[in-house]
Amino acid sequence: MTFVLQAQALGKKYGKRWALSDCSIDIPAGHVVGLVGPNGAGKTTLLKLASGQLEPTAGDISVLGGRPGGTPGQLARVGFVAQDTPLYAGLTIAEHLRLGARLNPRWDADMARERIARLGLAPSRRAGRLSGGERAQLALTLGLAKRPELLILDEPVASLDPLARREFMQRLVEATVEHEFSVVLSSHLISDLERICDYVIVLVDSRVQVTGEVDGLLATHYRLTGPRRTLDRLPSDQHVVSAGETDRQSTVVVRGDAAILDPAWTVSRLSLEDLVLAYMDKHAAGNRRAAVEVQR
Ligand SMILES: Nc1ncnc2c1ncn2[C@@H]1O[C@H](COP(=O)(O)OP(=O)(O)OP(=O)(O)O)[C@@H](O)[C@H]1O
Repeated sequence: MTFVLQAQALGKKYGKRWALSDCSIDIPAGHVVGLVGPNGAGKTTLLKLASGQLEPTAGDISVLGGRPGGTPGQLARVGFVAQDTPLYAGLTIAEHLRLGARLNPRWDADMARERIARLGLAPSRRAGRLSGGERAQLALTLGLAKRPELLILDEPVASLDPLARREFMQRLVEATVEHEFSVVLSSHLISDLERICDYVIVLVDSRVQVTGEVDGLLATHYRLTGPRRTLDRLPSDQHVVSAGETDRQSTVVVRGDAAILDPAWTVSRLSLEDLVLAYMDKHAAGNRRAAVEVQR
């Protein structure tokens, strides 16, 4: 199997603080991977390690089988679009495309030109005068025209309105289908990721909480609701992800392969958003500890 990203006990420290700890992941090629987590979770740090802009403090990372940014050849295989869509405000779109052609050995000039035309952007317009959505599309075009095997996008839609976000995501998916490359993109907007990602990494407090193919994760996570204090009746092969209680009712998100046969529980499926929130919710983490106590 070809992996686009492999990390083993990867960690990054800024000063005394770990921004990313003990991160071990194996991401197969051919996926659109959503990297999701709250502010400060370590998403940008992981993406910068993957693009060779940062060196690990601990552990190992390899991208497309090589050291990130290790050689010019390796750099050419990975596209990176940073969080703040870095463009040169004084340069026109056409000048950005010329610069891209000069800097990237696999540059696809036709694709870049066609994409800009399809977006209805005049090549003579300066980047500094474009709207947030147009800037994001130009930055995406530069990333795509590099013809990378892996495209890394750090919060590419953060500044866009819902329509522009949808259009951006649609065009990204179209490009992955047309040119067959892998994508890792971070976002806070789970509903956007839900539409296009088939693989997810949930990062909270500098640690990977869960990772895997979306279909597989949704097939093994359930929400259970039942009368209060029934947590001790969960089968031991169910891992409690989060648990909450009201006066009358307990709600638990569990991970497990075995069917829940206990009629005290009503079992329902989760959306990706439910699943991610269950792992992200700090209160849930507190409750999880409490729930584990109850089970002992
Ligand atoms: N250059 C730096 N120097 C010191 N601390 C940093 C630096 N960059 C990031 N950090 C810290 O590392 C942690 C992880 O930051 P990172 O930017 O990776 O998180 P993030 O998940 O991308 O956050 P956001 O969603 O807000 O962009 C945060 O606590 C942040 O303050």
